[in-house]
Amino acid sequence: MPRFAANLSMMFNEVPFLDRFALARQAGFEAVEFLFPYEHPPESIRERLDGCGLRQVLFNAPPGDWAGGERGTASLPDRQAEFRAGIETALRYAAALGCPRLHVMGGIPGPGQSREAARARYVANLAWAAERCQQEGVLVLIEPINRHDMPGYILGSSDEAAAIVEAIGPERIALQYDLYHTQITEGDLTRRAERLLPIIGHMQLADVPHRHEPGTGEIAWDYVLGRIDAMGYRGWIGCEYRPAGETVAGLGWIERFRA
Ligand SMILES: O=C(O)C(=O)[C@@H](O)CO
Ligand SMILES: [Mg+2]
Repeated sequence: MPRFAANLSMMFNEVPFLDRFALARQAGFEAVEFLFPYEHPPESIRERLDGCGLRQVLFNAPPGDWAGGERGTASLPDRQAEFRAGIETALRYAAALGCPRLHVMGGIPGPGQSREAARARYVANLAWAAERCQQEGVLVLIEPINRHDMPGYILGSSDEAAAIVEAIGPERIALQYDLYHTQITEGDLTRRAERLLPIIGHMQLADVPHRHEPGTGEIAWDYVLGRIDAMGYRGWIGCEYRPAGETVAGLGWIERFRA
């Protein structure tokens, strides 16, 4: 059955970030992911992972000015030096945390910017990052994000993502298949997953439309997770949802899917 990782940016928000690791372990998770670790020294995070016997399976590269609305810098003009420095910072964290995957966000080009030029920059920056990360044993991931949550985000569909993976090389860059975004944007969740399986490096889930836990929305999870298992996906599925209530109280859904 699928292997689930707790997303500590969204789950266990009842306690401060560094205290979420222990709660995730107590709730039965063996692995965690989160968006950005950069407010904490890597050693402090490593200590929490080791202290509870958890694995770190994913985090994000620095996204630019997140509070100011930026969602990555890879497609933005005049940001290459910052982008590359961010990848180096992320690699230091990846080494310290023993994390083999890095989600690199592409950004939201401004209204006056050419989409073609932004896309060319995005692909060139990703190619550099993928090669640099491969040298350190880290796989770069890209994720199409739905237009309601992130209007104007550079990567909107799984076919666009597949073309980029193909162009850069599936040995160094892969698709982060987030069932929540995919359901909103494209649907056809299981056939699409089966077709894209060779280039999927990580999955994430949340129900639609409210991004809460499975069972709170429109996705038929028994069918979808059963098919994902049957088609041979053996990677992690990050629980990237905002619990509808208290995190542990909302974890009942997971029991029937745990191996
Ligand atoms: O929002 C998501 O979905 C993610 O996976 C994040 O890494 C980016 O916002
Ligand atoms: Mg996601």
